[in-house]
Amino acid sequence: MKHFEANFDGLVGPTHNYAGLSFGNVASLNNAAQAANPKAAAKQGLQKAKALADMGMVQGILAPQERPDLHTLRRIGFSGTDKEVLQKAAAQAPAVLRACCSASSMWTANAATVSPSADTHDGRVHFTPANLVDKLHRSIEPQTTGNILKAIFSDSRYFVHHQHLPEHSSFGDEGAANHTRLCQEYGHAGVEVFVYGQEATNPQAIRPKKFPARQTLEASQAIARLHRLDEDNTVFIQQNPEVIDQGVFHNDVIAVGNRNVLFHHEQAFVDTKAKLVEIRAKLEGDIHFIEVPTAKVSIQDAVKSYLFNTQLLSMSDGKMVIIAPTDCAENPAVKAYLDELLTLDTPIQKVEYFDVKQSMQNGGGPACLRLRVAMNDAELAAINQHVLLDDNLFTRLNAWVDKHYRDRLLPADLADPQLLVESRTALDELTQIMKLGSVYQFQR
Ligand SMILES: N=C(N)NCCC[C@H](NC(=O)CCC(=O)O)C(=O)O
Repeated sequence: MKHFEANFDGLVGPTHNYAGLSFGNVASLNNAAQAANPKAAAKQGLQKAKALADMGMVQGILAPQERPDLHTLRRIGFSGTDKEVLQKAAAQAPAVLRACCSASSMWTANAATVSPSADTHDGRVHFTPANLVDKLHRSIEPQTTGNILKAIFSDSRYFVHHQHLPEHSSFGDEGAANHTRLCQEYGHAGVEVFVYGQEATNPQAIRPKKFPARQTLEASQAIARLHRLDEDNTVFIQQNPEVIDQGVFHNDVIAVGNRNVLFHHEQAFVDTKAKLVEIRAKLEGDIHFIEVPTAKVSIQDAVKSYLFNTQLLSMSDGKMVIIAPTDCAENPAVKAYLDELLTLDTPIQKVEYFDVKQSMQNGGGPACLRLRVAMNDAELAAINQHVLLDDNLFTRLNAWVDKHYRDRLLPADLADPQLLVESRTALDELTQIMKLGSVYQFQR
């Protein structure tokens, strides 16, 4: 039986725009109200995903969510025809309308936390959609995320789906963006590392002063319980609150792991030394901690370039490749670091750069765009095969984007009823292409 890591990338939806919705995410705030190009955004994402498929990785695609989210607008009291709902929301609650139009489900690292069957007591793959309660525009994602995941990983012999955690700040959960699995081989039991921003129920605990800590210890512990992990294969680490205050709003902006490598910034964690010792004790065998010093890459450069929001992947020869945004190549300090890294004696032997600037301008790098699922052959055979990216799906999705997407979108365009029609037409067709069934509210 073969074991491997599959990556499921979020397809950028037709309403991709820059609305400045994410306080604490520097790029989102800096690019607010710029013109976005949804067509280019979707194609950049597909290009990256296809390149990975061509490298021999198992690569899937997750459908975008229904936006504008008329269901939420009606739930908060806007009524009438769809057009009237949009017009009233634009006039009376423009910020809420913007939140209900975000294409943020593209960042599937925040879709869910996934524990592979090798780690769980019942030998099944466990999924918990993230509740994303810290941001209004993201808090409306989990229900549909769960529907989409269930439509793909439907076989209950292999897959277990949990409800998202209670919708309260004590259980703020941002999914796999704060979760890394380390292991020797994908099929061996690994150590699941949960990085949290704050301990919500302990007023004495340290926390950031300026920006929100979106992930709580309480949420991470709940996920570990639900996924039936135990103490021997979990480690909980607090993210350094000082870096959250400098724009590191998720752990995947400051650290990334794959198999027996943890690539992280010197300032990423609280209590780093003791936590790395704990990981070493729980994960038997060889382990590489690649720590990037501030003297070589400042926090500011890490946040700007997204050096750590890279995908660290194992190639068929067992060596590792970093999938980086072109922003890393454009940042002299980061480029120099990556060039040097390739000369060192570590499993990382290659860096590939991809232009995902449309997503980057909202604070989403290559690693934000994907949800990792470590699987085996039998599990892969049990999923909906129509979401796996091959030449045929790539061609069909590009043609679908060309047919339905705009190449310019401003926040002011979000109330345009025609955009709603375009989005629904596109998504309806997509569910047929990917054989998803009726996952959207407007189809029910
Ligand atoms: N690091 C990971 N895993 N994900 C990145 C998510 C970016 C996303 N940006 C936004 O939601 C901006 C939307 C806007 O401003 O229009 C967020 O902050 O939640």
